[in-house]
Amino acid sequence: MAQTSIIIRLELDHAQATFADVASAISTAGGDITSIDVIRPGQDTSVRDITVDVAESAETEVVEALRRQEGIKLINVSDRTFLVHLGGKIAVQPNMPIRNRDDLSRVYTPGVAKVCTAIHDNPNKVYSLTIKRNTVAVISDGTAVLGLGDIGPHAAAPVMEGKAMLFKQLAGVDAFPICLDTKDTEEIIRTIKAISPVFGGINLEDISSPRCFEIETRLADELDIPVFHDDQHGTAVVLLAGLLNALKVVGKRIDEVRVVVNGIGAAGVSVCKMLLAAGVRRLVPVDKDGAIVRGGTYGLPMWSWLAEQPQVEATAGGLKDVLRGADVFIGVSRGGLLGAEDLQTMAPERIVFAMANPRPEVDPEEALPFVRVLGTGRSDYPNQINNVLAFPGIFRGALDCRATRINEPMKLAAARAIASVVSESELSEQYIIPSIFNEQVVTKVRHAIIEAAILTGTARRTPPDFR
Ligand SMILES: NC(=O)C1=CN([C@@H]2O[C@H](COP(=O)(O)OP(=O)(O)OC[C@H]3O[C@@H](n4cnc5c(N)ncnc54)[C@H](O)[C@@H]3O)[C@@H](O)[C@H]2O)C=CC1
Ligand SMILES: CC(=O)C(=O)O
Ligand SMILES: [Mg+2]
Repeated sequence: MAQTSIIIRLELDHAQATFADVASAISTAGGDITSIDVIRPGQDTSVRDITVDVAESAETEVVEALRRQEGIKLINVSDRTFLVHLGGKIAVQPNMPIRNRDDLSRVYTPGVAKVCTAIHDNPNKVYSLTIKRNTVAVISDGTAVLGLGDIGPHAAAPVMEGKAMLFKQLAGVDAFPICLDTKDTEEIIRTIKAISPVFGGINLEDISSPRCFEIETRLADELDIPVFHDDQHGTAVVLLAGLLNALKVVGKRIDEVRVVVNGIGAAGVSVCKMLLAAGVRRLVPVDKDGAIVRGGTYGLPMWSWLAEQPQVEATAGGLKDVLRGADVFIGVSRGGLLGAEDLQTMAPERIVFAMANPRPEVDPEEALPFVRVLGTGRSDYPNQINNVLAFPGIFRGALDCRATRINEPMKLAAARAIASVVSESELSEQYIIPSIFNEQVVTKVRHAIIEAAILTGTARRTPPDFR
């Protein structure tokens, strides 16, 4: 159940109510008091901030229970999630103070002109003399934000700011949130190309399919900096990391298992490609109208591509039909599609990654007794498959070696690096994927990305620790 934390500022009239009344009202309504701050003490009345943890569904009940109490006046109720967003979550900071005219004339005009000329004479110097070497643009058009859908560019901004925070905290990358007020593929491509000179990489985020495929492919081909659609490839990289470890837990090989992927959109297409690159030989992609089969004809180019792959099965059927006998189920579609009875038709020692957010394809509580390994996109169950494990280290590595693109071998290397953070002795059904706070994740992913970039010829620079 999703929890939230609220801060309630209230005034207590001591003649009519005690703090025990407050505590009892909150706890009866389902809230847990986690802290109390006295804002204004007093003989007759006092003002306090009460922080309460509560299930999202019971938030109104807690507030209403207090409102009903004699002697308690509610002054304000603030949600802590909203509080951390006040004024935005990131800022730009100068690397040095401008203390006097001398400093000013160096960081700005006239001194800066010399630097501009040097870059004009040798464009490569943009990497050493500007922020380009450490910057990533996190760009969305707001059309597929988390599981919320097309909520527009303004509403997408908090997610992009959040990604920028994660880039900085986890990998030291300076990322800028950019939300575009257009859904037009050509205009998005043109705009991103036009703003690209100052960036070392482009992280596309929450752009709906199938437009996301063309936008990414065109930009990757037309720009000389890496372009990465996080929802496609970040998800696929982390999923593969989880699958590699889950297969060790159940003692099966990747080239033997039969894998059903449900939802062949942005995430699903990339997941299928990664699975094929990693050696899966029996793949069943499924979308709303059933399995995408070998030899079939489809309107979407990515589906047609899948239908040409020899590893894709030729047998048609709905999800429940093709799930029979599968070793692995991967859901990147929508919530509530399967029940325990469906999972029981799978092969023994089954692996289920139900990743639709916020509601997985199968209720985790219902699934747990019937699967050997369960993964979801959520943080309230073990084995959270989330792209935040991938993008910080991937871009850290790509920026450090000035990679021109992020290719399949680099993504595969990143997946193996994430998987390797969980040692053989730590590996279990409950622990197939490391935590995002595990510092080894970014270090190992960065290393793997640079190594693969050098090997595949996309690196334009060898970082000092690789010489
Ligand atoms: N855990 C994670 O890190 C991530 C999870 N996701 C989740 O995966 C889901 C899909 O995300 P995207 O690929 O970005 O969306 P998308 O809209 O590009 O693709 C969804 C696909 O699922 C298909 N679909 C819908 N209902 C279906 C059904 N009943 N059976 C089979 N297919 C069905 C759609 O036709 C579409 O092709 C969302 O719930 C999203 O929250 C996405 C990215 C990362
Ligand atoms: C995790 C993420 O990027 C998404 O759900 O869109
Ligand atoms: Mg996303």
